[in-house]
Amino acid sequence: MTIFQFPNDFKWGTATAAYQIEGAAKEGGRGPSIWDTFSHTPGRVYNGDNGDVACDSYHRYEEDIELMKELGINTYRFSISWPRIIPDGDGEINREGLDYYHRFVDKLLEAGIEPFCTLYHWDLPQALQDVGGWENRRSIDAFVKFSEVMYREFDGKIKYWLTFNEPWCIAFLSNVIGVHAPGKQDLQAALDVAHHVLVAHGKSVSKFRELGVDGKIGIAPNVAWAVPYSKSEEDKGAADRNIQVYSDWFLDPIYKGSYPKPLYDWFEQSGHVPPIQEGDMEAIAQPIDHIGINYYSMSVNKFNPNGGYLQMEEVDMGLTKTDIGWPVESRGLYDVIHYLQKYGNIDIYITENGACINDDVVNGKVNDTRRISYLQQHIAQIHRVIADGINLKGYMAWSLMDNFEWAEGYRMRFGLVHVDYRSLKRTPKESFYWYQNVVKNNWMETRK
Ligand SMILES: CCOCCOc1ccc(-c2cn(C[C@@H]3NC[C@@H](O)[C@H]3O)nn2)cc1
Repeated sequence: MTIFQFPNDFKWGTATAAYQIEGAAKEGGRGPSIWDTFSHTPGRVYNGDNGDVACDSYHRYEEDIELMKELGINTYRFSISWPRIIPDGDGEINREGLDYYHRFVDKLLEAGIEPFCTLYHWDLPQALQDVGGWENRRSIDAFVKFSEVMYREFDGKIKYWLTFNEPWCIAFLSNVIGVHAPGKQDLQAALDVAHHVLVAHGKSVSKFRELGVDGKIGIAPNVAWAVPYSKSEEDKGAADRNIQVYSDWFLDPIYKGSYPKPLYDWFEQSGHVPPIQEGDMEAIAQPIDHIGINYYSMSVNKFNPNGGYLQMEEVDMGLTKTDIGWPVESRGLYDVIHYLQKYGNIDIYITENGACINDDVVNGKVNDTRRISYLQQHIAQIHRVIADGINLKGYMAWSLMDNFEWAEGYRMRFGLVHVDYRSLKRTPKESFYWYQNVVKNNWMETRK
């Protein structure tokens, strides 16, 4: 048996996001977001699923917090629905929206659970999209205004902040691959969005510092780890581009004040460059306190001239896959965290890691042993990283409960808690009780 002991101050948590769990899409003064529009557009989301009700956490958050208390976690990562706070994006403030999050955060604090708040988890107010969304620099000031409202309102209650979740998804998944809102396939649009999100991040961090908020702030890139299919320069280049587009494209401007040259040159050769204006790179490069890392899987990459904007294809190496089709390979988590040490021994939180395992309730139980196996492998890698002296400060499993998995709708389940979407009944899965034990002990044991 092997025991993996974690530091005394290690943060154990779970993560969710507003549009994926809240529901109450037209309640409490909330305005529409791009995901309301996208999910109600035929063909965009599996089965025509949408976030109108989701897990109904807007009304059931006290029940959710009881589940968190039972799980024993000390940290909970959630996101703010911008259109609940400023329904048209940069106009009037909706007091009812702020009051909802005060009730929620107060309940978390009462339960002894640290709020870990993501300001932007993809639900841009539709009114801003109507005038270009993140392609329009107006969204930069709109985001800074929204974040300032939140900083002033929750200073003293929320001490851990993230500006943006998964900027690669916001920019490239949503504007080149096109499977997330607003669903464009335009590389220049993606570079514009990525740049404006970065400027908005930097200006919001400056506002956070200017207000003297009692807390720490960062950003949460989802990171890819990839290895080349062969030793050829072409395959190596493909793997490098895949890694860089998720992490370096965003972290180089923040930590180094410039875009990564290899990938910048790659995009430039096709006539596309970020729309940099005077002062932008300085605005982006504000010092931050931590980064959140979202890791799910890694890939083996081959050069393919017809392989999209990176001319890259992922090769199926026959590994075990989760039910969403992602290979289970935990060594990528270890490798990518070491890769990120080039930015210094920065404070890192695993703000998302989990498995899509679609087991259902049978005789009142969900025997999701494959999720337990996935979590065990990845938490073991976290222990290795800490043993290497890296400042890995916490782990938040994605997700507390099954929820709206974007274009996949409700068919893909990532939760430690099963949700019956007809009755909204929550059922802790076997993985919930396994994770509960890890959290309680602050160590994990494996059979061998
Ligand atoms: C036809 C090509 O199709 C490409 C699809 O490409 C992707 C890539 C990545 C994802 C993805 C989804 N998640 C989980 C979420 N992270 C944030 C949280 O909200 C979770 O729900 N992470 N990455 C989806 C789709």
